[in-house]
Amino acid sequence: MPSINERIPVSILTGFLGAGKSTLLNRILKDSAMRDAAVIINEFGEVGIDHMLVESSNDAIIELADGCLCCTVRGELVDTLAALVDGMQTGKIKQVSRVVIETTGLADPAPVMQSVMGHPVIASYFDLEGVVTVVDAVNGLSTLDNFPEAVRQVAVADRLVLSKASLADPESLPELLVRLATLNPRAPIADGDHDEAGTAAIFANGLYDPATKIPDVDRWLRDETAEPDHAHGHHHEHGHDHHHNHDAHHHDVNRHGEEIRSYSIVHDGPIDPASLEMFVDLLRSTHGEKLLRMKAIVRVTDRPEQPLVLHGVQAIFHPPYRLPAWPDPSDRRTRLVVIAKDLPEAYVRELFDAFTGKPQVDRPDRAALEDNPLAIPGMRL
Ligand SMILES: Nc1nc2c(ncn2[C@@H]2O[C@H](COP(=O)(O)OP(=O)(O)OP(=O)(O)O)[C@@H](O)[C@H]2O)c(=O)[nH]1
Repeated sequence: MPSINERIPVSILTGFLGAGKSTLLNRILKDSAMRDAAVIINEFGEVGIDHMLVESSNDAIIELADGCLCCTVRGELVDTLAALVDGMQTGKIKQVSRVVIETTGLADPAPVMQSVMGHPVIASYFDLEGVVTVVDAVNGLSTLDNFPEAVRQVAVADRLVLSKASLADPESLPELLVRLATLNPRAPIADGDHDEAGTAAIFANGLYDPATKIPDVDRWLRDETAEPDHAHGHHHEHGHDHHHNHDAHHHDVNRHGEEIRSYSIVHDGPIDPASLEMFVDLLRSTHGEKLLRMKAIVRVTDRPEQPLVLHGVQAIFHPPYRLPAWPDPSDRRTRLVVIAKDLPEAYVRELFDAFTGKPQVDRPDRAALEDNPLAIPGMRL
């Protein structure tokens, strides 16, 4: 029977919503040193989009959707790692050289790390080698001010990668760098625009050592050991039922504050690009500050076979791009995932329906919305 030759290094790739984790991972996966790596992607949102956007010839991409790795699907992570060991031992899976776990942008990395370091069986096969945290140079400072998850992600890192530096105001950069150095004096900061950031070497950080981090980090990790399941266990029932599993969603929300919600919209027919643009513009102009993340893969009327990919990260909307083809040709529906703070799902849904022409009784029509986007019942500012 084949056996596992040596302990497998595990790296955690984290960073706040939209910081650029998947973009960096896509670059790294092109490095031949990543050929035998297994990648575990976790996504916050009922409909998974990320796995469609990770371009890889690597078969070992495992998606843990519908729930956040640091809470609901944490048990699934342990199960996945255990299944990987089992597969290698029985010869069903070829020897994996390393594992990369991409967390959701809202993940608190401590419980994810604890799953690897604190589990007696998992820890005997895997070594936590490093935490790489992507920091968005444009939104970084305000994100650190507003989201404790982002602070923890930076504080636990072995290495920080600064993304989007070319988009950022150069005058704000020194302040961000000082902030990062205060939160994590030992982590080297790589410039994401440089080629070296996009290679497997970014994960070569030596064994994870909480002693090199600020004292809080050690405490966070110990907190996680003391109470491994938090108050909201039940991980195992949350499978891959993307559309109806609202229970998982509630657990996430508990951990991340009542006001942060993730919802998704799935739409069948092709969408007129001008309507799409208006929908996005209205959403952004009326509630941009509440929108933490929007990701969409859209079937548009012009070139419906080349889906349009949209990425909004807080107030910034990155230039949309086309994929050469649908990642899964059997499912060419538009999918939109929104993660927002204090923005009711009904508002976004109705705005979307108004622009995509889904007839609704007693709903504001598109013309009325263009005149007054706040005309949706229940949404007054
Ligand atoms: N200009 C520029 N854009 C970037 C860079 N990194 C990421 N982006 C863009 O930022 C958007 C979000 O990037 P993703 O890689 O999807 O971010 P993510 O952290 O994986 O997002 P979540 O999984 O939602 O948390 C995309 O439109 C990217 O093209 C960068 O270094 N420079």
